[in-house]
Amino acid sequence: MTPGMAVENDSTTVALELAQMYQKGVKHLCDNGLNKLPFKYVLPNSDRPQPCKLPAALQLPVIDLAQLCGPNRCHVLRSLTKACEEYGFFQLINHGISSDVISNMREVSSKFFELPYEERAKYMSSDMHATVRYGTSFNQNKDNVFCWRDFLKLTCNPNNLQQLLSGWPSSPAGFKDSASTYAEETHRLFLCLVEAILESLGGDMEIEDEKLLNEFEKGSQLMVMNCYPQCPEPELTLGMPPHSDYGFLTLLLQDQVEGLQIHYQQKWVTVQPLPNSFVVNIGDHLEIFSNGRYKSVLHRVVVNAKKDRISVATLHSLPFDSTIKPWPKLVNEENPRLYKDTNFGIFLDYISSCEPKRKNFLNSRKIIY
Ligand SMILES: O=C(O)CCC(=O)C(=O)O
Ligand SMILES: [Fe+2]
Repeated sequence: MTPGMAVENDSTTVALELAQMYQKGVKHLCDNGLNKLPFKYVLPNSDRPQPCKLPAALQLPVIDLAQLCGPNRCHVLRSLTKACEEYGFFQLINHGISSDVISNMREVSSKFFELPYEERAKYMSSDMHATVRYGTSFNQNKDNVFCWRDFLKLTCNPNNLQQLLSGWPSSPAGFKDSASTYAEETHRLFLCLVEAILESLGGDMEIEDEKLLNEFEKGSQLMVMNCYPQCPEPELTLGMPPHSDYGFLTLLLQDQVEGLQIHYQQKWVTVQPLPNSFVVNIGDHLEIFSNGRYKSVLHRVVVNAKKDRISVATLHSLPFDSTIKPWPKLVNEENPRLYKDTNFGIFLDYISSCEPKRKNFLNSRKIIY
């Protein structure tokens, strides 16, 4: 072997070892000590969060669920419509989920990410269909530059939650109990919200709409626990790249550490965490269902050098095999259908075949006249 070849072999081995290490996630990387951001996470200049002096902060519209379910429903429905049309995001207060359920969920999420790597790695899978999936970045099989984020995704469809539970992590103690209670409670909350959203779009509920609500009752639900450890050079990377969520609605529980930014009036603005609230956002399926009246909005996550951040998102939609299409009552001569039928299978095929970026899946479902 010539000396040149030896050097080449050495550098190939090093590159392979690094690639394997990055696959293990950012928590693992940080636990091994780090004071510089590895090149794998460095975004091109144009994709980095701008080094602004003070990020523009946004006070999202606040929807009070207790008021929505009371005599002020009409008034709150108008605010809800405005929030969905203008922002695609709102904060939900007085949501009725007890502080115990929420603090238990927060606790098991942070404890899960603190488990030794070997324990977390038991749930690693590159199969997009896996019902329990621990991983890193946005799509670690495809991303050229990695995001500063580890996640645990759990399918928690309400109609077979008990069966799904058997595959969930048994560590930390109480994980299954706390996470399944949280899944049930967020599902209940989603149903209240979806009923209000249907009302906001189509007026009085008819028999057909009751059927739709029944479909949502046995719909699909995915829980995503996100962990964004402190980052040595946060201005060079992102916790999550700009994306829209694919479901109907996402309910997001964030902690008091800022990080979520939404694309609002052509600018990235930070969502101020509001204690005891959920951030709710419109997903691609609702954009299709509403025939474009309510749009899914791009959002991303910035990271910071001082604090770890944990968030828990639940993505809710119709059952996995349902067809998502514009609501017939919203389509007429003046408002032609703007989206093709879609379903989860089409979405999974799409994300397995190309890098999901911004709203490109939704754009692929648009009808071009
Ligand atoms: O962590 C956050 O604030 C947002 C997470 C998110 O956008 C997602 O899980 O889809
Ligand atoms: Fe998201």
